[in-house]
Amino acid sequence: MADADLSFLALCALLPILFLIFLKLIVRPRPVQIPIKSRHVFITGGSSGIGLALARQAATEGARVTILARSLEKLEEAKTSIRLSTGIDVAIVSADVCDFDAVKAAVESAGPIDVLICNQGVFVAYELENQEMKEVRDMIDVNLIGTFNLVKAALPGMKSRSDRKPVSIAFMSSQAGQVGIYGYTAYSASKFGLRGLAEALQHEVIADDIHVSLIFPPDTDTPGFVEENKKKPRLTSIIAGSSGVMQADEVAKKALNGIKSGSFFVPCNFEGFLLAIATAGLSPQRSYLMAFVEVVSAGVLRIAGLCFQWTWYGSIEKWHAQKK
Ligand SMILES: NC(=O)C1=CN([C@@H]2O[C@H](COP(=O)(O)OP(=O)(O)OC[C@H]3O[C@@H](n4cnc5c(N)ncnc54)[C@H](OP(=O)(O)O)[C@@H]3O)[C@@H](O)[C@H]2O)C=CC1
Ligand SMILES: CCCCCCCCCCCCCCCC(=O)[C@@H](N)CO
Repeated sequence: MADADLSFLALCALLPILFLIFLKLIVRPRPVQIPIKSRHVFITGGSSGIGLALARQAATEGARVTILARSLEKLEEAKTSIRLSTGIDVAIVSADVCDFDAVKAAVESAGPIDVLICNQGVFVAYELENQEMKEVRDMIDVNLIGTFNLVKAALPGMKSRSDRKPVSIAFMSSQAGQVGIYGYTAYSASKFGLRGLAEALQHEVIADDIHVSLIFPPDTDTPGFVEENKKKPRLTSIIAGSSGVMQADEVAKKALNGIKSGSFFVPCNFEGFLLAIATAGLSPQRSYLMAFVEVVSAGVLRIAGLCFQWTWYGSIEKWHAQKK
């Protein structure tokens, strides 16, 4: 009897170990490290908020940094603020990401890129019924089409680079790019679009040692967020509040670490970690440990997701009841 118990215990211990070994053998793409020291990091939307924090962080870590945005004045201000806080000079380039020719010229003037961070973004939260089609188009154009323009412009140079070290293309999504949220129809659509782009692009560029990352911040205290809050529907704030508010510097740190470790999904807080597992789907996964966590917690996290929807629909129902 004792022998049977022992062999049962041994089997219980062996199965997860065998499963981990199996995952280690099959996870793709293979693990990678992407150094940024002395390499060229090109950050769009780098004159404000998360982009500015990323530029400062990358410069501090020894990268050569270029930031792109439209307003030259804001770019100059960002450059000065980075110089004052770090003593390092970043390069600036003005272009609208919606204009392919301007983006191509900007990318060419900046020189070969090792890490492209497509971070520019616009967001105006409204119920679709109250949102102008111009705002809808703007979010799709800047957040999604603008990102296509950047990748199309930068890819040839990244593929033909002379040093054969691994390079990265990173996209700034949002937790609203993992789950649709009240007030974010257009914004969520633009950010969900980035996921399709990222997954398909990773298939296409893996042979060139180019690694794609998708970053998913929660609400983050930035000039854009302050502007958004002036007219955001109350329900949007309540639902997004499930994940709290982060500082731009914290998001930048998580984002850069995710990029350097070649992670495909880069969550920024604990709720983001849960969301990444709950929405893993068929996304690429380099880490066998994360793959293991995804498999064993899938059922429980589906239940957690259903509970979140239950509370969100509760808030929506309450809101409508009060309005009547
Ligand atoms: N703040 C938040 O709560 C969250 C933000 N995000 C995402 O993070 C990214 C950065 O957000 P955040 O730092 O808050 O934004 P900010 O509004 O603070 O900064 C936006 C940056 O993008 C630039 N930009 C905007 N439109 C264009 C354009 N057409 N061409 C080139 N550059 C442009 C702006 O410069 P200029 O206007 O001069 O062009 C600015 O540098 C966005 O993609 C956003 O969706 C994700 C989750 C949460
Ligand atoms: C299964 C486990 C679930 C875990 C919790 C889920 C919490 C979801 C909260 C979503 C928050 C969305 C914020 C969008 C921020 C943003 O992008 C805007 N500020 C515009 O920039």
